[in-house]
Amino acid sequence: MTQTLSLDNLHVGEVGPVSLQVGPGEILCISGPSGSGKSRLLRAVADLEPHEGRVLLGDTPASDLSASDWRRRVMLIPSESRWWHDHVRDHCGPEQTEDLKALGFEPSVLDWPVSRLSSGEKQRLALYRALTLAPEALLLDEPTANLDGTNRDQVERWLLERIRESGRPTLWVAHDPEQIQRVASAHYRIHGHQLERV
Ligand SMILES: Nc1ncnc2c1ncn2[C@@H]1O[C@H](COP(=O)(O)OP(=O)(O)OP(=O)(O)O)[C@@H](O)[C@H]1O
Repeated sequence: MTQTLSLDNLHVGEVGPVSLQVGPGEILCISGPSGSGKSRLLRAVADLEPHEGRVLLGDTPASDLSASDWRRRVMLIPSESRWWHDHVRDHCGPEQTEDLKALGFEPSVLDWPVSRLSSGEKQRLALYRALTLAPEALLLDEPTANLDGTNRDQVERWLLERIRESGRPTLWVAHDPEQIQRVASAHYRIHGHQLERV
């Protein structure tokens, strides 16, 4: 199911009002100085941060669902992922061998203990994990921040393909202007307390 993600008069901390829509398969990039409120904004969309205003997926406001149902549909992938089970497989939905390969892993990675993962491996597997859980919208907080150039390109291409083919509306926090140019359907920047279209 492909739906529009809408932010309606959202206020988070000192940032707002933010009203915008992300259509199916669109990637809306958010940039801004360190500490300007990008991560808090994503967390508010995931209903993990106190805020005013509304967030809707299609016609359904977040307030109509339990927090866990909303977060399963509108999934935040933070820049530093949390891992609460011992093994990678226990975190993931049904195995997607092609996706693992596209991200540079053999299927055996699913049997690895989380404790052996590097920060870049964690970041790539957090994206894999999220997509195996079939969310309807994605909130990506600097999804390639811990990756070298080759891995960044690989992950970026994979994300673009998956987002386009699945039609998931996506908010993507990014710093790199070249990456924004490559992936964004629209680009907004936090300037002072406002989110401005670039
Ligand atoms: N729960 C909170 N209550 C009050 N202030 C907070 C809270 N959480 C974060 N902040 C502050 O809000 C500001 C924005 O934080 P946020 O993590 O959203 O920044 P950011 O734009 O994502 O920065 P970076 O690019 O460095 O990751 C920071 O000054 C931070 O200290």
